[in-house]
Amino acid sequence: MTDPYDASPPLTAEQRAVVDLPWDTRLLVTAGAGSGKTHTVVRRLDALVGHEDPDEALEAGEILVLSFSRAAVRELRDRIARHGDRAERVRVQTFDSWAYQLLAGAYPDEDWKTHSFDQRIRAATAAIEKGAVEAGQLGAPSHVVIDEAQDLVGDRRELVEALLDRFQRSCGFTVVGDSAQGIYGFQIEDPKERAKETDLFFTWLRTSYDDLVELHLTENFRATTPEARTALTLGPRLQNLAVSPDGAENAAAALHAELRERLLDLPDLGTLTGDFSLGTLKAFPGRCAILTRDNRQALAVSELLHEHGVEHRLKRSLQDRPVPHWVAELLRRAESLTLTESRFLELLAETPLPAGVAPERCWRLSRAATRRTGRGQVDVTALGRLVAEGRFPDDLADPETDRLIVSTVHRAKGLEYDRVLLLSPPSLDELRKAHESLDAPAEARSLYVAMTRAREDLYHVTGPDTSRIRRHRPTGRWYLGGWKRYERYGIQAVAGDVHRNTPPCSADMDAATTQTYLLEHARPGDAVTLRMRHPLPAGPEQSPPYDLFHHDRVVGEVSERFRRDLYAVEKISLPWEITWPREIVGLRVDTLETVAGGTAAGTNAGLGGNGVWIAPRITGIGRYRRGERAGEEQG
Ligand SMILES: Nc1ncnc2c1ncn2[C@@H]1O[C@H](COP(=O)(O)OP(=O)(O)OP(=O)(O)O)[C@@H](O)[C@H]1O
Repeated sequence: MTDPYDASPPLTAEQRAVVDLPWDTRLLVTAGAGSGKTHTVVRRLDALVGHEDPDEALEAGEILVLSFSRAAVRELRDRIARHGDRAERVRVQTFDSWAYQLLAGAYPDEDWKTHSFDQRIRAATAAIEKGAVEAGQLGAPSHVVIDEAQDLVGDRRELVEALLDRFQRSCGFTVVGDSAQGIYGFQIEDPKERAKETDLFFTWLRTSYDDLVELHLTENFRATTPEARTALTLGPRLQNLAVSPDGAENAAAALHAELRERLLDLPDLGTLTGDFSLGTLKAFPGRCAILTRDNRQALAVSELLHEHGVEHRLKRSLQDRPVPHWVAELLRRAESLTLTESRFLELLAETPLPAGVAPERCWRLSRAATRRTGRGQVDVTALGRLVAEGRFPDDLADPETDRLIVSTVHRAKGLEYDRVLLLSPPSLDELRKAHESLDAPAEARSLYVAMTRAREDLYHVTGPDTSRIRRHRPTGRWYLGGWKRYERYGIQAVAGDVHRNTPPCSADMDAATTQTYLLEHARPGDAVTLRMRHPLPAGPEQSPPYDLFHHDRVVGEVSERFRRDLYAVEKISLPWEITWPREIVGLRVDTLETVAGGTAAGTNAGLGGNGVWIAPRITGIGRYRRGERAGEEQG
């Protein structure tokens, strides 16, 4: 008989002890970076579903895995596919999408789309307490799994506590985490409250469950070189920060200094745009990440790399959840209300797909997501409804296969790369000069997370000057400023900046031709330009409309939100007369996504009645051109 785990790393005795515990165990696994926590979770899921004793085995539907981001869900799904085929049908969801699904089932008359993420999490916590989980379609879970539990703070922590409390008699759990990697404390605004949140969930588990089993994983498997192991020995001290005898602040400052010193002792690649750095970035065949402390740096690095022709992807915010473009194309061409497997696969075979998208997997997961469909079919309308209601399954997101990514440390949590380049970190004293309130333990943990993402190479590199990239607090956007307070030279593009209510089209291309053009010609990373259509504002407190150009084709227009934000960023003061930029250049295609607008709009545009179509999502920081001559007012 062939071993199903032949291609999977063998479990160590410590990992096996975690995997083999019965389903009703309440288990906390703490471990350092790269110790195989996620790997062990995957194998545990497989063991829970595939237990030899049928009385001990759980149905896949009885297990609920909650995670932080789509990327993490996707990562877990990929690993399940590689190392644990029996767990294929286990539900793996982000906290947000699980909460949304729970609320949509319990209170179908409320429009949950209009509530913020945090409001939905709080509403879901209240719904759990009122019995919505057991009353829902999927019923009460028998086992809950949570990875990266160190980042469970505030509202999400309370949601999980409510869930475990509710089913304390009937539900086992596997909670996995590493206190040294807690970097999401900033979600709690009040610094005092934030300090209290450190390890609060772990403490809650330890005090709430007399029968809690606590296991540790001590070996590191990720780092294969001394460089990649640089930070590891400091993990235990970081884990104990909350209980440091000389106070967390002082201990964290010392740890940050030590981590920084060790990093700066490693090979220095010089400046990012030096020949050596660019050469290695272009030639390296493995997966590489450039990690930055904040978004400002990530935007600047991405812009520089584009200028130097280095292909890469700027990593999205963890809550960004674009629906893959193949969904719109599938629905547009379906020609019937249901699709059989062969028709589904035939249509996908005719659609250009990003690398790593496996059509059979899309079929399987689409069927699972549109559960009420008849045997062997996918209900096209139900799939469209999932997009319209913002409930498209997390695990159907496109895989992130890019060779080079630029990401903040926060967005790279839980991930690993063959090579990591870290922007040379400033000292805490230098950071204090630039930031009013600085959270030293969070800075130390963040540096530790960054330094432990590498499998082989870890370098530091001098980052670009970011002094002109400023935050516009009311809108949350980054913009390019100048020496004078009123100077504005560019603005950041974010998800939702391309109009979605009607399908993109123009005088030159109708909606159907634009869809085909996008599919055949627009690729992630392509440069796009926003060009003012006319100088009249589209409404009060809005900019004029801008069309989105890909080469010389119009492929969309900006959304009302973009126009409002551009107005807000440009309106320096009440009497200020705005000179609108004629063009905004240097933005990029992030991805092609499926968006939902009105069904009438889709039908009128000849795209069928599903109300979904493809639109480009744009990213990056765009530069204004105000004058007639190209290059004028580049700042
Ligand atoms: N027993 C093992 N033998 C060999 N390799 C292993 C073993 N367990 C895990 N690995 C490998 O080690 C790497 C790190 O594992 P994993 O990502 O699960 O760690 P983690 O503890 O979740 O990491 P982190 O907390 O730093 O994100 C992976 O490439 C995984 O395949």
